[in-house]
Amino acid sequence: MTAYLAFTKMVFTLRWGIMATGGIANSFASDLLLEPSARGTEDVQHIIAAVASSSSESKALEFAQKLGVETSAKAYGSYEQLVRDEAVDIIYIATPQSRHYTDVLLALGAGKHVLCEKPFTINAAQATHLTEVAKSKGLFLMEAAWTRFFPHTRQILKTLHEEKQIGRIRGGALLDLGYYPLLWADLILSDHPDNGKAAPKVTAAVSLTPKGVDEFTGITLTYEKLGAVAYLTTSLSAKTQTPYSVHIQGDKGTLMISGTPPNPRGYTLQVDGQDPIEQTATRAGNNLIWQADACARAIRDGQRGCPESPLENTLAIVKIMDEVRRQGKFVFPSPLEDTQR
Ligand SMILES: NC(=O)C1=CN([C@@H]2O[C@H](COP(=O)(O)OP(=O)(O)OC[C@H]3O[C@@H](n4cnc5c(N)ncnc54)[C@H](OP(=O)(O)O)[C@@H]3O)[C@@H](O)[C@H]2O)C=CC1
Ligand SMILES: O=C1OC[C@@H](O)[C@H](O)[C@H]1O
Repeated sequence: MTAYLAFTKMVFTLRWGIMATGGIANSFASDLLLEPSARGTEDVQHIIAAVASSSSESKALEFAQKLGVETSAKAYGSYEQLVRDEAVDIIYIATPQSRHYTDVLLALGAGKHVLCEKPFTINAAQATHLTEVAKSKGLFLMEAAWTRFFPHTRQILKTLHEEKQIGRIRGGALLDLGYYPLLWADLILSDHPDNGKAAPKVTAAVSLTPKGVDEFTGITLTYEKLGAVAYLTTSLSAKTQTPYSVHIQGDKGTLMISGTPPNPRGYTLQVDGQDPIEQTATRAGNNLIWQADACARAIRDGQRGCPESPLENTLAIVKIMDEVRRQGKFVFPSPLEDTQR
C-alpha cells in the first residue's frame, strides 16, 4: 500500500497597527503590502489591520487610502485607540525619537508587541526601562534597525566573522548619520566572535551650533580585545565624499560598503593578492520589509525578539550615545530624558 501525504504549507500572518503617518511610516507600510514571494518569502505574510494618526482620523484614513490598504483596516485619530484594537498583533512606532519612550510604553501597556523606529530611545535609562516592561509582560519588543536585516548585511557578517576573509580586523572608518556608523561598528566589531560583546572605550567630540544643535560629531571606539579601532563621523551639513561609506580594514584585505550606511548599494571585498569581488545589494521595495519578516517569524515562534537585532545591542548603542553626549556636553531638555518608573 502506498501512503500519499499532502503537506500544506502554513503561512503565518502578522497583523500590524501603524502608529503615525509620517515619512518612514509611509515607506514601511508600503513595504508591508509587497507580495512576499517576490522577495523569496514563503512562510510569513503581513496585513495592515489599523493605522493611527495623533492629528486626526481623516489623516489616518487618507494615509491608508493612498497606500491602497484593505478597506477593512481601521483608521484612528488617536494612538490610544490603536493600541486597544484587538485585531492588531504588533504596533510599528514611527513617531519622532523624543516620543518613542512614551509611545512604546503605551503599546506595551495595552499588551501589544512592538517594533519601534530607531533610535530606540534618547537615553539608556529609558531603553532599560522599556526592556524590563516588555520582559515582565512577555511581549516582543525590538528596535527597527532595518540595516541589520538585509540579506547583504548578513552576507557581510558571514564574510568577516565566519569566513574571516579579510583576516583580523584592525580598524574601520565610518561616515554619516550618527546612528548608522554606530550600528555598523556594533555589527562588525562589538558582535565579532573574538570580542565577547565587550563594550568599547568611547572618545567623542561634538560641535554644537549656537542654537545647541549637534552639527558635527566624531567618535573613536576602541575595542581592546580585538586590537581594533573604529573612527566614526557624522554631520548634519557635510556630504559623504567617497563612493564607500564604510571601510573595514583587516590584516589580509578590506571590505568596503558602497552607498549610504543606512541602506548600502553593495560592497567590494578585496582580499590581498586576489581580484576584488563586487556584490550588489538584494532589494525589496524600500528594503524595510526584511525586519518585518523577521518579526513575524519570531512572534510565530513565540520569541520575544530577533537574533539579528537584540535589545542588548540596542541598549549598548544607546549607552554609547549617552557617553558621546556627556563628553560633547550635549544635553536634551529635561522632560525628554525622564522615565516613568
Ligand atoms: N529606518 C529608516 O530608514 C528611517 C527611520 N526614521 C525614524 O523614524 C522616526 C520618524 O521619522 P519620520 O517618519 O522621518 O518623521 P516624520 O516627521 O515624517 O513623521 C513623524 C510622525 O509622527 C507623528 N507625530 C506625533 N507626534 C509628533 C510631534 N510632536 N511632532 C511631529 N510628529 C509627530 C506624526 O504623525 P501623526 O500626525 O499621524 O500622528 C508625524 O507624521 C524617527 O525616529 C526617525 O529617526 C526616519 C527616517 C528613515
Ligand atoms: O534613519 C534614517 O535613514 C535614512 C535617512 O535618509 C533618514 O534621514 C534617517 O532618519
